[in-house]
Amino acid sequence: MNAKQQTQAVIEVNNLETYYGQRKILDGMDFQVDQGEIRVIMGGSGSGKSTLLWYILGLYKPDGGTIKVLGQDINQISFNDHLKLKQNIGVAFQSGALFSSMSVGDNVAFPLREFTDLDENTIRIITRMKLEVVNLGGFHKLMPSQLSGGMIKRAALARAIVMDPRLLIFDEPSAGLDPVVASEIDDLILSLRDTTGVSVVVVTHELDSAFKIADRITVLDQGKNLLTASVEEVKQSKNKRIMDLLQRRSRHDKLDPEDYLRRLTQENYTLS
Ligand SMILES: Nc1ncnc2c1ncn2[C@@H]1O[C@H](COP(=O)(O)OP(=O)(O)OP(=O)(O)O)[C@@H](O)[C@H]1O
Repeated sequence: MNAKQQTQAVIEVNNLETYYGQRKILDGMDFQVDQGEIRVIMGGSGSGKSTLLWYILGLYKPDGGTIKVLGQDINQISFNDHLKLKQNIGVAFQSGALFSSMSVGDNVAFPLREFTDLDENTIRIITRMKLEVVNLGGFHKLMPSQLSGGMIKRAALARAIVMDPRLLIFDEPSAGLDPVVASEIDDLILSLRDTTGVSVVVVTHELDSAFKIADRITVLDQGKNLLTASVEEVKQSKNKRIMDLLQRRSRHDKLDPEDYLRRLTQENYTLS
């Protein structure tokens, strides 16, 4: 591999340490994502997944370590350079996906109106194109309250890509969706990466989703990067924490309604 072909890192987190108050949350975290890669972050509740994303987005200052995004140390660059950098990052978080008081079109157009000098006609064209990409063509006039859960997630995705970012960051993009709709979101993420070469970081608890879209999976445990590996390597891992993480979900999958009812009665649940 010559220098030109060498894979470029879009995120380089080294030895990151963060605290909430006195409590250490990320503890010597190393995390690197390559150009064009889809990286899934998994881990038990409270392992630090969302915290890692917030620090990568520069919402807090680290207590130790460095964070480079698209080649720039986000804690060393000027406010204006950071603002420019953020325009290359599309974000969709589980909560507050859309502004409820704005139409779908205005939601998607928001970053263009906020960060560019484009005229309204161009903004309208780009917005409609991005809504087409997520299969919401013609829905621009609706309000978020008129959309299904899956449509809201897709509209949030359209907003995340409206500035043609180099990096996409999603926190639980398919949480709360039924499996078919969740799988459509996965397909969208894959096709976005394949058509634009964008790098994607996804936090998810959904194993099916993780296994379908990830080039590599990073498993966090107690604020540390426990393992970064391919889907197959993660599936075959003999690490107890990772096996627990994978098995917890499969137990839910195999929940048998009759067994569940039996257990409820054994545990003396009463109906009020
Ligand atoms: N703003 C905050 N102030 C204090 N503690 C916080 C704050 N946000 C998160 N924490 C704590 O930091 C730890 C890591 O939280 P984080 O949300 O990053 O975990 P997570 O892996 O994303 O969990 P989950 O899967 O449940 O979303 C948790 O113990 C959480 O209680």
